[in-house]
Formats: sequence, structure tokens, C-alpha cells
Amino acid sequence: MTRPLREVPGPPGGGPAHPVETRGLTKRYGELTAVDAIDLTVRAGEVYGFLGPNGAGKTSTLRMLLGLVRPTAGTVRLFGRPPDAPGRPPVGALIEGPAFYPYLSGEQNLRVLARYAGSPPDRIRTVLELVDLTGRAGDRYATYSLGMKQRLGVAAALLPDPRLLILDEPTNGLDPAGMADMRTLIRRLGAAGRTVLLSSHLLGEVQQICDRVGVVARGRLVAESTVAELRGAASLRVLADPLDAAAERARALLGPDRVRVVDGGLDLAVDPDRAAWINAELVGAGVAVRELRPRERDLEQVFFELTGGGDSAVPNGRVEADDVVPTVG
Ligand SMILES: Nc1ncnc2c1ncn2[C@@H]1O[C@H](COP(=O)(O)OP(=O)(O)OP(=O)(O)O)[C@@H](O)[C@H]1O
Repeated sequence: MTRPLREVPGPPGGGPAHPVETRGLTKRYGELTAVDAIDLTVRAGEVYGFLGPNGAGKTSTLRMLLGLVRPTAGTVRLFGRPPDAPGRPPVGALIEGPAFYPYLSGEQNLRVLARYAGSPPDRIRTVLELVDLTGRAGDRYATYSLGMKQRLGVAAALLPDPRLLILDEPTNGLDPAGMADMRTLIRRLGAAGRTVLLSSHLLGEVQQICDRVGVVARGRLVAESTVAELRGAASLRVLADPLDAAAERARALLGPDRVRVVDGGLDLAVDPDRAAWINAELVGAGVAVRELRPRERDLEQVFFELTGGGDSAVPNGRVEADDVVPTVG
């Protein structure tokens, strides 16, 4: 069944349209629903992380945003217009490793692309500086490290001076130093007022770079929020004596569902801003409070819960899907 197309409304208050808005965006490949009715909103000036395990539908979504793949259903708007609309603000993308000539230098490669795209020649110096490749611009592409190749790809995406930059797994395959360079670069590009949308399957990476995150699992957007919201801080850890009396008083105050006895202390499902009140109440009940601190949820656990537990998260934050469940819409 095909969803009816819905118009994407502008932001509340009628301001300028968001850089990216999709509504009901869907892509099916035969029986497989790779992207399942995704409503994505990327706001101006933010670095947005599109996070999900391999095969979750990230690349398919980004390709639809860029008009490289036709959606099965739903709408895409970039700055309020369809992806192929003439006259919309420029968008830069690094979605599959760009094809560079190995025997040309980085600068020569950019020159070829700039000529093809109609970018002014003086833009080449600027983008080389932006990605920190000025010193190696004259060296042949074939001699570049993977990280430098990837940064040259970003430089190419920056040629049209885009207001929106879309990067598909920009740190994929890079060594730790290359990843760190890429993170620094993305943060710098984001800080310059550009909107950046990047996809990743690395939790730790998105956490370090992004203002907001959309979590995608099996083609569905299962959460969209800031990293802090996603993780939540709605829990207080309390160490107190005697523990039984503390638990009893806490249950009376908060209700039994909000109190768990874990590892010789209490986990209270309560806003950490209420710590002083909890402390006063426990002390008033004759309990000695040794420690009282906010406890953040472990982001990996959150991710595991959101993605339905069918995906495995390993300690470095790498998340792999063991399968993609085909759904028929
Ligand atoms: N052209 C295609 N034809 C058939 N199936 C496809 C096609 N492109 C993608 N798929 C399938 O759609 C699902 C989503 O793929 P997609 O590449 O969008 O996911 P992803 O989240 O970007 O993962 P990865 O990081 O592994 O590329 C996968 O099961 C993939 O095999």
C-alpha cells in the first residue's frame, strides 16, 4: 500500500524553510522496505547525525534527499523545495567515495571538478584550506592517506559553497587519527553556520560531533533528539544507611515503580534537580545519606533498546545489524 503524499509544512512561525524535511519518505526494493515512512527534520546551522546500524537505510535515505534515487512514497524538501528544483541554495554531498584521478594532484582534481560544476577557480584554494590540505595540494592523489582522500572528497563537496553538506559515513574506514581529523573538520564546518547532515553507525562519533541525532533502525526513524535527551538524566543514584529505610521512604515519596535497589544503593527515577528535596526527606526519616548524584543512562543501552535489541552493540560503540527484517507497507 502506498502512503498518500503529504506536503511538508514550513517551520512554525513561517520562518525560512528547514534545510531538510522529509515526510513519509519510503523506499522499497522489491519486497524489502529499506526506508519506512521517515519524517526527518534538519534545522539550519545544526550538525545532525543520522545514526543506525549497517543496512538500516541511511544511504538510501541520503540518496533520496539528493534526488539520486526516486522515493517509493513520501516527500523530500531541501530549503522548502524538491531536490531537483532549480534555484534552491547549493547542497554539497559526499555519498560514495568520489572518483578522483590517481595521477593528478589533489588541486588538479578539484580544478577538473570545479570546471565541470562551474565553481570559480579561486574557490579551490579556499576549500583546500578548509579541509587542511593546502600543504599537500600539489601531491598526486595516489600518494594520499585514506583520511586525506576523504578530506579531499569533503573539499569537492564544498566547491559550490553549500549551505547544506550531506556526508555519508565520513569516517568509515579511517584510522583513529584520520577519524579525529574528520571530526574536527566537521565541527569546524558546522561552527561556520553551515548545516551538516552526516550518517554513521558509530555511536561515539555522533555523540562527539552532533547537535541532534536521528536514530534509524530497519528503515524506521525510532528517535530524534539531542544526544543529552536521548541519553536522558532522569535518574538519581543514592547511597544511604540503612538502605531498607531509605528505600521505604523513597517509595512513599515517589511511588514504588520509581525506586529500584541496585548494587547496594537506590536508583530513583526522578529529575536530578530534585536531589536536595530527596536528601532532606531521607535525612528527615532518620536515614544517613552518603552519596546522591545524577546518573545518566548509558547511550549504548539506549541505542540497543531503540533499535529493538536485534542489533548488537560492541564496546567501542560500533553497531552492526545482524539482519534487516523486510516489512511490507
Ligand atoms: N539498489 C538496491 N537494491 C536492492 N536492495 C538495496 C539497494 N540498495 C540498498 N538495498 C538494501 O536496502 C537496505 C538498506 O540499505 P542502505 O545502504 O540504505 O543502508 P545503510 O544504513 O546505509 O547501511 P550501510 O551503511 O551498510 O550502507 C539494505 O538491506 C540493502 O541491502
